Amino acid sequence: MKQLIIATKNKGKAEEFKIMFAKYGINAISLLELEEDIPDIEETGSTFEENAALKSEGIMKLLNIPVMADDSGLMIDALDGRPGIFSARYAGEPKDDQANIVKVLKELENVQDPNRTARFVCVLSVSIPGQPTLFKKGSCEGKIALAESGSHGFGYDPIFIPEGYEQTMAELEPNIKNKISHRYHAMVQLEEWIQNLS
Ligand SMILES: O=c1[nH]c(=O)c2ncn([C@@H]3O[C@H](COP(=O)(O)OP(=O)(O)OP(=O)(O)O)[C@@H](O)[C@H]3O)c2[nH]1
Ligand SMILES: [Mg+2]
Repeated sequence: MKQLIIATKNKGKAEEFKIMFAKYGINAISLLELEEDIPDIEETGSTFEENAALKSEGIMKLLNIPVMADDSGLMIDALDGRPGIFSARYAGEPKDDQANIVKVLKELENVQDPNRTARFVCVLSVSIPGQPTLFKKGSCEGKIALAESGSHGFGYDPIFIPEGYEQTMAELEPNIKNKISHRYHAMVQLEEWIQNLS
């Protein structure tokens, strides 16, 4: 089976990539599965693209094989696009999905329905030794729920209601999330590259 290293230590992302790449006959292997201890890469960039490149290029240089990375986040209009690139650690260190949700709901306490619009954004970067890094971006429009609900997915899924649905992303079955998510929309644009992967 063909394989591709995904430069992520996020279990939720890793599971979604496993499923999405399996359709192309590719085993997507996250850093959580590697035998060697891979150091954490500091995400010091100021855009999703810069942070994705830091991850895919950093791990590509370490292993000398093709590597894909995902930098993603939630952009809330009423918060001027926050948490954005700071989504993973919005409530501070260490990374805590539940604390992040509590912080967002608190910040939106006085914001009513038509103004709770938001989108998930995902930038995928592919780094191959000797080649310039390739970028693809996807997004998923929606709004922030009044309270959290659902147990699927990860991150902010329990408070994100995708456009066209009444339930949160965490209430939807994973196979639905994987057909509408920001990650899916970025992946679709990589289809040709994925099919040519040797
Ligand atoms: O509800 C969610 N559903 C999603 O589908 C999703 N995708 C991203 N996010 C949020 O954005 C951060 C990414 O930050 P991020 O790209 O730096 O990833 P990360 O630090 O978690 O792992 P790594 O890939 O860097 O190792 C994550 O932690 C989450 O808080 C999501 N939340
Ligand atoms: Mg990260």
